[in-house]
Amino acid sequence: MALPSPAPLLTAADLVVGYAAKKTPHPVAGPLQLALWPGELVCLLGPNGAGKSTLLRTLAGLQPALGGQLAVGGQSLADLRAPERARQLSIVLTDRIDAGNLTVRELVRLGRHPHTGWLGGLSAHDEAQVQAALEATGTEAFAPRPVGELSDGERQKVLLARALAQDTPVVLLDEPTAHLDLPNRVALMRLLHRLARQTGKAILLSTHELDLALQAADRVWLLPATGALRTGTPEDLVLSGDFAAAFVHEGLAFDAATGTFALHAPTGPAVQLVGDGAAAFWTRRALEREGFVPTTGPADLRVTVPPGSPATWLSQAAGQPPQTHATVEELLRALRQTPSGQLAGPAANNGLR
Ligand SMILES: Nc1ncnc2c1ncn2[C@@H]1O[C@H](COP(=O)(O)OP(=O)(O)OP(=O)(O)O)[C@@H](O)[C@H]1O
Repeated sequence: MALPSPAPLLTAADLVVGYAAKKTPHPVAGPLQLALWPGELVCLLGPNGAGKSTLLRTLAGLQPALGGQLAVGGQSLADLRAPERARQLSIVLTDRIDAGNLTVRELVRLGRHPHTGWLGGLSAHDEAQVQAALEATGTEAFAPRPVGELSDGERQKVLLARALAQDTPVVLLDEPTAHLDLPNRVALMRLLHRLARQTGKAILLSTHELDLALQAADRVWLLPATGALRTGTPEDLVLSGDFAAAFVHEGLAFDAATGTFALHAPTGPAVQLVGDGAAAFWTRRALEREGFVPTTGPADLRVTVPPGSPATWLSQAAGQPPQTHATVEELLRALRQTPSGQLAGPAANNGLR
């Protein structure tokens, strides 16, 4: 017998988000058909100004929709009173907060208030939720410190802890990785993915970390500057070309084969690159930066990265004996001195945009 499919935690039908000035609506995005399902991490991606923050604020009921219907937990968002809404969804925005003299633990405790009421004391269960949120976000170490003394990245993690302590089925996060260093960004995405899986929450976050989002998201909501929002697994959106189309920018091309945006335009002489593994990968990057076009087919220049550690490199220009190099730096120096290499150099490097 097939298991009953779960109901979505949040749905939007024909949702139009935007602003109204002097009663004239200025739509930013829509009409949107959206659903957030239990247990999924969804990344909202799109270029600057596409409307990601506007959409998140609208989903949280912080600004009115210009049109359409929005439901959370099966109930129209417009019909929910503030405390009930705060039990259904939490949101962390990018705005700076004024936490007065509150300590980190006190701020995270505020996340429990939708469950207790403003005058209600925290039960042992509430305190356990606060503690779990502090531990999950790695903020327990500075729990006694005033929030005002924290770095931007520390404060960002504390606000996430408050949202987690709120323990809502839907969690909305606007650029939660913005102030974090790379290891913390990776750790945060991993934490959110695990949380979604383990707790059945639906977590929707906006981010400009395209690479991380493509790795971590169960689904992507792709909001282009113009045109319709697309949803799907990251892989489907990359393979369909929708991802590249959403971020098309003055000739900057998304390479679906490597999942990266090309920093260097391929303009210089070809180099046959033989080898695989990490050394070959980083050799390719160095060759591209230098203005060469690495290929697998034959070319006047050949670079071989034999297997083994530490890495060594062999280079050979047509009609010349091979040379051995101990570092990428030595390899590049030798390549620059070949007739083809003279063509690469700074001129071809103008491809760097
Ligand atoms: N309070 C406001 N009143 C009117 N227009 C606004 C307001 N806030 C934002 N906008 C406009 O709405 C559009 C979408 O802005 P929004 O901040 O939602 O984009 P975003 O995708 O989150 O951008 P970014 O990636 O740069 O953060 C932009 O054109 C912006 O100028």
